[in-house]
Amino acid sequence: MPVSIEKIKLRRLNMTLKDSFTTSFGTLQEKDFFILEAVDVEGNRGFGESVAFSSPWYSEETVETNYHVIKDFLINLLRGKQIDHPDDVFEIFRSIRGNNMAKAAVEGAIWDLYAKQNNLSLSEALGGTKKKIDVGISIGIQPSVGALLKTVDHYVSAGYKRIKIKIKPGWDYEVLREVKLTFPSIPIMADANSAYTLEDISQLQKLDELDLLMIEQPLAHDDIVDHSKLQSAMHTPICLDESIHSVADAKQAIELGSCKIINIKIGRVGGLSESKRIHDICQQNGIEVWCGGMLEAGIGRAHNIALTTLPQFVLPGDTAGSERYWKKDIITPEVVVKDGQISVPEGPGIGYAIDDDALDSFTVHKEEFQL
Ligand SMILES: O=C(O)CCC(=O)c1ccccc1C(=O)O
Ligand SMILES: [Mg+2]
Repeated sequence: MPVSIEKIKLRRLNMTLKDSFTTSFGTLQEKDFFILEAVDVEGNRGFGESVAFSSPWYSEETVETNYHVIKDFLINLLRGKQIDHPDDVFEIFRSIRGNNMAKAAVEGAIWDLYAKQNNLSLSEALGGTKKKIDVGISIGIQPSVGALLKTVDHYVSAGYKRIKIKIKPGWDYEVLREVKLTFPSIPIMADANSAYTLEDISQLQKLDELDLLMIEQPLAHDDIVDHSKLQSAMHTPICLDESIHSVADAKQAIELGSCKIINIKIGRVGGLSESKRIHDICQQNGIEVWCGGMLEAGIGRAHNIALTTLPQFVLPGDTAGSERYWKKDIITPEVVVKDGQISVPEGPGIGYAIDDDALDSFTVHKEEFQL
């Protein structure tokens, strides 16, 4: 049976992070983003979340470009199309270049609706098998090493399975060394968000002393070639984040030896279908994967959890519990981490109910599109 969609609802939300989050690019405190809802005549509701930020620092997409692309292109492309399976959506959107986060938000709502119409959990619909997933935490750049150690201590005590530290030139080797000395048994990794170039190679090679689990995206956001040079000059596994937008990018990175690990983010690669294909290519080539995060609210978080149940997600992801980000999340129950794991919900679709009062309270704009 085709996925029947009667209308698409779009909401713009504004939520405030409990703690600001600082990367090599700047500080985030507010999240302005879209929730897409695909509704059928029976009243099933499928939800997707767009992960673009307000400014184009992580990728070229923004909340405003999402709005334009979803409203003026993606929804129109769905009209009059038969969708036999959510995998068809990627093909339907193929005539639009890029704008992967906008595409993923709409596709995600259709995946959730499809799973609900077929009484499957989103994990089952994707072919996932795990009942529990391992999770780590990503810690932003802190005002001092003391503050960082205190934050790390908090999350190690809470049971998170690995700690990711954001780094930038001047906040790297010495800082990571302190963390390593203070917490010798917890796996530690670093994420540079493209803050280095090959000219920094000796500073990056010094990190090999620290036995890090990996270094994420040290070089340019659009680079695959220089990462290959760097990987051959250092032992620490390189993990690519920003550089991988598609199966084609993943294939090139694998062929060039640009990384040993890939962080899959649903939004960055244009949806769950492409995420699955990247997962499969990595599995065939012995590349380990884990699920990245974009400081999502509950709906995006639930999608990440479902994806992580696929077998090649062998490393803990960045999908932390709701309370790490929000005073109140938009799903119920909220995402809870216990002993560094999240129990995968078994109900239909994303498996979490929407807290409609919370959703309304964060909504700043609503629109509906009849299909
Ligand atoms: O906790 C999370 O959701 C992940 C945090 C994180 O590292 C991140 C947050 C925003 C944008 C990019 C990144 C990243 O992985 O590079
Ligand atoms: Mg990253």
